[in-house]
Amino acid sequence: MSVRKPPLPRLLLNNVSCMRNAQQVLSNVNLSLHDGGALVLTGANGSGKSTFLRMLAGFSRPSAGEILWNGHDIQKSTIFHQYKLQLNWVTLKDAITDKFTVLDNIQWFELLEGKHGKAMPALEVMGLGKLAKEKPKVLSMGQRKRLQLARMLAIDRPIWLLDEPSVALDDEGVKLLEYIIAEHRKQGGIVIVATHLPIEIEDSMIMRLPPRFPRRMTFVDMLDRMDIS
Ligand SMILES: Nc1ncnc2c1ncn2[C@@H]1O[C@H](COP(=O)(O)OP(=O)(O)OP(=O)(O)O)[C@@H](O)[C@H]1O
Repeated sequence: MSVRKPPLPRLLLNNVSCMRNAQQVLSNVNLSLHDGGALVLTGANGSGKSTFLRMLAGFSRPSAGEILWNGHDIQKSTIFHQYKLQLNWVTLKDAITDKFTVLDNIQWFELLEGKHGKAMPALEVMGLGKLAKEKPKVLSMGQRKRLQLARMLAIDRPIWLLDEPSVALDDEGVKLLEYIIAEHRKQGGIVIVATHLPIEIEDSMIMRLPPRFPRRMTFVDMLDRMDIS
């Protein structure tokens, strides 16, 4: 009888730690995510939620441990180039330009990706269809957030890293966000959300990061950083 190996997790964090500003922010995180999986990161201000997402996006390197995508370390440059094309990162900085129309703000990114045709349907889903030809300066904060989410839908990458995605959204907007997350997961997508606001994501893992209290760096910390043993 042949025994089938369980599939590799799409994303695996092995004992990952991360420093920021010379201080330990994340310690020994172990986590695995398969296709269709979801993780919700919660915790007080400054506990490290954004740092966690930055690390997954490759903007901060783990100070210890490894992040594996399909079993490969994302720090290797050949892997990182492929891995970053899997990511869609939504942050509080919306990267929306007022020079373009609402529609062009999505189509420009579609063009960069060599994709087309999903911008208008994505705007419709997010309730912005009637504003497609307007300039973003007429949008409210919540509508700008909807535009960001519409762009994420149109670009259509498998791993979503969402930093406070429901900020500025009204109740209907939050429901839409929950809906697009659920649909994305049905297609096998992975969603990681950092938030301090309530969000309903079925069968998601929840990781509550402990509060952090910044302190001055000591001489021992400096030696630690220099890895002198
Ligand atoms: N730009 C930065 N440069 C250096 N250190 C930073 C920077 N941003 C945050 N930090 C440090 O990293 C720690 C974790 O911050 P992070 O932004 O990851 O927390 P967070 O949980 O996302 O907070 P919030 O809920 O306020 O968004 C902070 O306590 C701070 O000390």
